[in-house]
Amino acid sequence: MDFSTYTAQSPAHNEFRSDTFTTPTASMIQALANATLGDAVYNEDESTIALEKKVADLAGKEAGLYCVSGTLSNQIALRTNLIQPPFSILCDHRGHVYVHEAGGLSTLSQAMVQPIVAKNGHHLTLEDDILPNFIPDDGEIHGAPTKVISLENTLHGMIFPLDEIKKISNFCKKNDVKLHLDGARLWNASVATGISLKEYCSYFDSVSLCLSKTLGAPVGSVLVSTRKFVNKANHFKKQNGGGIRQSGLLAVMAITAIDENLPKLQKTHERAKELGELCDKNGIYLEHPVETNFVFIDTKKNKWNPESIKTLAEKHGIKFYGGRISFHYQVSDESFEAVKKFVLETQEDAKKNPYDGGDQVRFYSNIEE
Ligand SMILES: Cc1ncc(COP(=O)(O)O)c(C=O)c1O
Ligand SMILES: C[C@@H](O)[C@H](N)C(=O)O
Repeated sequence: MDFSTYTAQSPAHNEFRSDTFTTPTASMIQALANATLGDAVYNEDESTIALEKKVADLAGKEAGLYCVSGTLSNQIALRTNLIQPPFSILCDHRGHVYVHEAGGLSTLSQAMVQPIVAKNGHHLTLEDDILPNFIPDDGEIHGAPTKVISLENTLHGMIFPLDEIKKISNFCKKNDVKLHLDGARLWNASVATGISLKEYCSYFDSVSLCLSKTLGAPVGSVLVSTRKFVNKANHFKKQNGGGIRQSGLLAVMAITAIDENLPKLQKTHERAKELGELCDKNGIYLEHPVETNFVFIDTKKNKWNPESIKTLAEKHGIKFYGGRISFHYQVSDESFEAVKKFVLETQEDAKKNPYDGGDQVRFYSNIEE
């Protein structure tokens, strides 16, 4: 077999839109030769079972459930945590479960959502954000009691402090509230802090861990929790068309991704930090501190012109939209140098012809209407 597609430079070498663009490697393709071919809907695929166990063990949980996406994993987790409506889900207003999962909280869970603006601009705190908005299940029939709190770590690349997670977890346990973590990039938080996945996950009832982003697997996430929870979540997975037949092929690539790419995350953080420092040095405003693999440029405050962004990104041969610069392990050295030039030149352009236009560049601006 000609592996040149997979041994040549990744198509994602100049990709800064997201770490979701990472592509399979030759080793992932070679792993296919050893994939089992059982029907995973009947829980008969050994490779899938091995992946679910691997991730559950890393997370210190009883069981794992392989899902085709983080969206599915999050949404069935939140639904499984909810029992008797009326109920609310409290989350950060920037949370993926609220902003980017197509309203699933309202359709699958039929939950009222409490999207909270974190007063500190970084992460939700029990005192400042949760307690003032918490709706107790006390028989008062005007409200929809808060029955799940959904956190995200990392959120926009920012790390959720462990001390605050502990406080929120203790509050949830005392008040019959479930705690879910969208841990799409918990891998990055763990690498950056040295806190194990097991420690992080121990404070949550359910955790969704993505394999298809920062780790570079082509597809999927694993939802981890108790065996009873995972069995019920699997019911919702099937209900929503998430049953996968021969998922062993995907599972072996995901196992390879974990083994080979987890050690590469630190370098993505170092590059993001270097770019963040370059921005600081050149008076380029950032929306958030750089704590892992994302640099959020405040395009509005810097008055970056969307047309200049497009032109200069093309000039430097990089792919970028919105204000987020996403680092992943397949970014080439050349593209790293190019993105630094792109940022400096776009800033210079903004000084000459500042843009005071409307909203920031759309996140998915390249979708054909
Ligand atoms: C924080 C976060 N959670 C969940 C998801 C959903 O993952 P997927 O795109 O696989 O549905 C994403 C998407 O990349 C994400 O960034
Ligand atoms: C946009 C969002 O769905 C995707 N998870 C990303 O971070 O690129």
